Amino acid sequence: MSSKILVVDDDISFCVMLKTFLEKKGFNVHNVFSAKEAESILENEFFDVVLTDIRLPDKDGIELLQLIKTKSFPTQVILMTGYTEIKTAVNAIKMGAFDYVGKPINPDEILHTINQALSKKANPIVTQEETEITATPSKSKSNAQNNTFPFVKGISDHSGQLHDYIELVAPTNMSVLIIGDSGTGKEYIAHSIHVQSKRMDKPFIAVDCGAIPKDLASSEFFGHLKGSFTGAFNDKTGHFEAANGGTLFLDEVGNLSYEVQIQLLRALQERKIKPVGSNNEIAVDIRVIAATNEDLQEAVKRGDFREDLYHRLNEFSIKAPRLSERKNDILIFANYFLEMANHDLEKDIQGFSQPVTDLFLTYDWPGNLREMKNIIKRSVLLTRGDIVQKEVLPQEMFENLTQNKPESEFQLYSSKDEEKAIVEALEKAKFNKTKAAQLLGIDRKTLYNKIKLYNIDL
Ligand SMILES: Nc1ncnc2c1ncn2[C@@H]1O[C@H](COP(=O)(O)OP(=O)(O)OP(=O)(O)O)[C@@H](O)[C@H]1O
Repeated sequence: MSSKILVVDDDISFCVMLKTFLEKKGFNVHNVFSAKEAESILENEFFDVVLTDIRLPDKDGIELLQLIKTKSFPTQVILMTGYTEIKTAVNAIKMGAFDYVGKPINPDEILHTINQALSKKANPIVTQEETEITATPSKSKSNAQNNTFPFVKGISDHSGQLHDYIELVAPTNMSVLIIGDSGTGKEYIAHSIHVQSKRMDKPFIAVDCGAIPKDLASSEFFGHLKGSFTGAFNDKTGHFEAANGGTLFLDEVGNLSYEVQIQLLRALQERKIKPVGSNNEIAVDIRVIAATNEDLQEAVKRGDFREDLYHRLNEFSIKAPRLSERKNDILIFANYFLEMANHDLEKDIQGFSQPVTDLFLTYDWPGNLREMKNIIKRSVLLTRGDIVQKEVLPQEMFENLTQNKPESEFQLYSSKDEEKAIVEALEKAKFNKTKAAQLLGIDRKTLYNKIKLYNIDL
């Protein structure tokens, strides 16, 4: 029999999308839009997993979690949360939630978390001592999984400049345009700016402009009133209002239609929005960060992107470097993604063989950090021993080697440089290994192994 999932979220279109996706994967899904509805259905029906937003119109998801746990239902609870609610979500894990996933929701990620939840029996409320042990790995796993944090900084010159720019612009209210190829970490950069800004306690709302159908764009950005068009069954809060006080991240901004560009520009200039079907204007205070992987200046020249909007979005621009330009960061990221994959897949792979390391440094990484993350996860899954070997890497990697190896960083890179990076990080962290590991983007255990491997004197 298929497992039963209850989705609790007041965003109806999101619920419908998730239901369709999960039903295709063979689950039996029921949607409700408030905590009250959830409570009443839970009185009469059993669900294997409850997937609830932390913020609900009547109560919050935490109260729903408490109800489920105090009634000792063997139901697993997964929370859906915005970046600013991570602390609450971690506390929720201490109260017995299985895990949390960050918004915007990635369907594959949620599917993976649901499958993990189903494979484990639900816990009753855990005690404080147990919490210390169980909550920590879950937290870091979720952070890694959700692409929230930690943010790996890297040690290459490109990274140094990138982080100087982030630190410089973060405390201001300037709009930022992040330009970079797909998978270079543009959303990560945007989020990093947000958490270093005065708006950090307010929402960070990420919108994939390429995924918004033209007809629904006004309602998605500005919200709508119930009954304002066919299918508007309830009032909907738009992204501008949801991000009020915080940051609105417009990913793939070049994909917006010309009409929507006009509406956006108006909203940004006037700092007011009007939901579809409403006569009332709502004042909004948002900072905009936009990202693009196409040349927007070219799009302006072609007449596809409005010049006035371009200038409004581009008060400050940041270039997200390609992974192949950050040779000195490659192994730092590789180790970080290895840890993530170990957590995720409950494995304990120790590292990469020398040929794999060499290949990582010569490969062009056309899909950048995202490609590396996926390749490493797949390799960890396929690895039977302690070390990732060349045989588990995808064939394309051997066909797409960098043609012209840059002379600078890459040729210097060897295990000697890794040793140097470790020593530098240790010195910078005044030999505090936890801090040094954080600087390097690896965990303490990996750092200990490497200190042993290179025989570093402490
Ligand atoms: N600094 C970082 N530290 C750790 N992981 C990172 C970092 N930057 C990016 N990643 C990882 O790389 C993946 C791709 O990053 P992200 O989604 O931010 O890229 P993007 O440039 O916005 O991609 P797209 O152009 O496809 O929208 C993320 O899932 C994340 O796991």
